[in-house]
Amino acid sequence: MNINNVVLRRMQLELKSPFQTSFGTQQEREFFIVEVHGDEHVGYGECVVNSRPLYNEETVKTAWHIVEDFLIPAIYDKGEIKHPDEVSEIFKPIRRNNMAKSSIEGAIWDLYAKENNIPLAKALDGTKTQIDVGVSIGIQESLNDLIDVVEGFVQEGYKRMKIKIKPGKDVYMLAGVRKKFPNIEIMADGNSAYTLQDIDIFKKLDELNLMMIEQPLAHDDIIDHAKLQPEISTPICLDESIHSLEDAKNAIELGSCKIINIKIGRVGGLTEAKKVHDYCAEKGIPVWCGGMLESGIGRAHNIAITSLTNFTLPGDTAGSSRYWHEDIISPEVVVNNGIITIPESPGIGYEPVESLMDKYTLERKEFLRNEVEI
Ligand SMILES: O=C(O)CCC(=O)C1=CC=C[C@@H](O)[C@@H]1C(=O)O
Ligand SMILES: [Mg+2]
Repeated sequence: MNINNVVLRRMQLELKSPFQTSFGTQQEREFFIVEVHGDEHVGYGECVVNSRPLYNEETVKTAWHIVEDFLIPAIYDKGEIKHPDEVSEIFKPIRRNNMAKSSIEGAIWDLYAKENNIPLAKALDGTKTQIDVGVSIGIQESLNDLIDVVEGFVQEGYKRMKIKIKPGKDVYMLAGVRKKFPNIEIMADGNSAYTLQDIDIFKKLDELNLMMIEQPLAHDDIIDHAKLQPEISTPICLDESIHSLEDAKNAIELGSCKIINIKIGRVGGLTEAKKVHDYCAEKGIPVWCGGMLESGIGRAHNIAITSLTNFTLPGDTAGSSRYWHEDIISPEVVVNNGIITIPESPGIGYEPVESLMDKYTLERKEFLRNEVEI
């Protein structure tokens, strides 16, 4: 692959409705897109980072800085890249900054798949043709509001409801939803808002037949999760704690979780995500693909990785219309009865629409190969 130019676009989309988690409420989604221009094709990646360092330590500004000042020069310095698996090796000397790394690595995977005229899912060795889809529901003001939102998504056919919780908005809300919908798949996401002192809350949640409880304890913890897991029969799923294959190995070894949420950006890219997937498959740990309120471009990468066999649980890859009045890709991501059909066209399989990309771009910068200092 010859990479001749890299273009960064800082963009902002407005969510249809505010998204509330234990760390705040979001109405706008600021992010950036990376385009890598080859000889004939353009590969697209999304930096799924947030404006504020609340989910992880990166922000749109820090990630842009890392991509501009370190990652693009490192790619140009390498010369020709034959396979996208090389990218994580090139980035290895640079510590963490996983969402920054993942944005450019994802674009290179897309370019690779396009140059080889195969879907990204196939380039990743994915074999599924359809994937099951769940939806992530932010914290609602009241139980009635939550029941209404869940009802809407049940009607749309989503395969599982992930409900965000925080202290004061947990057992009562989930018990109410369970009572109203005795037979649907429900899970909770604590986004690190609890400690082991909250064991009584977990014991009560344990009675609600939940698929799993996601990241109940600290964002950087695997020790306390390992203490909590034997106390409840509901599987714990780790999200924030897993940044690499190494983290996944340690958590599984310690018994900190029975399920892992793989977010491509959080683990630093598709190559590492595949490694985490493969290791979990070997150990009998099911995985699913988490979302970061992506635009269609990031969503397309999530859909592609979910085609791998051990993504056995529905992911957060909801349809474009769940988030946006208009997405930036064509066609938009459509969910039918809780199922997305993996696209068969080369690369990510959804075409970014130039006019919509321009409409939502706040800042655009080009980095031509022969103009970047390496
Ligand atoms: O993209 C989606 O639909 C998933 C949204 C979601 O649950 C999350 C998005 C961003 C940060 C977190 O709050 C979070 C999560 O923890 O999985
Ligand atoms: Mg989560």
